[in-house]
Amino acid sequence: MSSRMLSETVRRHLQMYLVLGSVNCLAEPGWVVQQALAGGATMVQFREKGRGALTGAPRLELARRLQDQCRRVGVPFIVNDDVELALELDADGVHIGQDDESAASVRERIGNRMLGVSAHTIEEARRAILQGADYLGVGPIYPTISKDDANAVQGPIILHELRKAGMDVPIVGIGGITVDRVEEVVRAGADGVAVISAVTQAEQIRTAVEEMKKKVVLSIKSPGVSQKL
Ligand SMILES: Cc1ncc(COP(=O)(O)OP(=O)(O)O)c(N)n1
Ligand SMILES: Cc1nc(C(=O)O)sc1CCOP(=O)(O)O
Ligand SMILES: [Mg+2]
Repeated sequence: MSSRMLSETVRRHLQMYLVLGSVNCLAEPGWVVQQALAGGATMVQFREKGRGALTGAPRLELARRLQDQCRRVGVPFIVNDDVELALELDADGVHIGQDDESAASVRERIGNRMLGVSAHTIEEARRAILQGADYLGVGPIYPTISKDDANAVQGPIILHELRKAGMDVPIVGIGGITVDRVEEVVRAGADGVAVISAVTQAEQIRTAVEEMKKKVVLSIKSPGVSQKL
């Protein structure tokens, strides 16, 4: 992507955001991504971390392969944490957290590529926006099995609080989100859902993505309390 994207475009990319690495997958990651794309995933994040994660050449090879799959269908490919890798791949963006390089520094390094920043409080959210975040990842909304060092569970109320504080930035909820929880997350103020296990561990990946995305779209059309304020 060559120019800074409009937030409405970013919002659409956040609707059904798949986050994954090889350690999360029951099946071969390329197959998981292929099925998720077929089901309508709107963005993919390469997050190759945790016990047993690939390193070096195999990690780079997997990233290239998944990126290529996304490119073929015009779905943005985001790299988690690793700005070097994102630049080497010419990825569409980078996602960083509060313990990673600062958002301001990453923004300088990645130019107009998409920048996602994790935020857990209104203060973190404000700072991230000032430093150039295109979207916020907010969580964990529910208990998660996919991140050992996750913060305390926040509940959907954090999304409502961010909106109530006047934040109109694109926001994706993350952490323990399943198909049954999508509506609650979007109605609380998220533009979409970011998921690992609900997709990577699903028996029918394509169907799982289709169902979650459908719920996001329906919930956006019938907004909850936050959007009416
Ligand atoms: C969309 C999205 N939101 C939040 C995160 C978490 O980022 P971070 O806090 O840096 O933790 P790690 O993922 O790096 O372990 C994310 N990756 N994606
Ligand atoms: C990568 C990540 N970040 C989180 C945060 O709270 O910032 S929770 C999380 C893991 C999300 O995986 P699952 O959908 O399996 O719960
Ligand atoms: Mg990180």
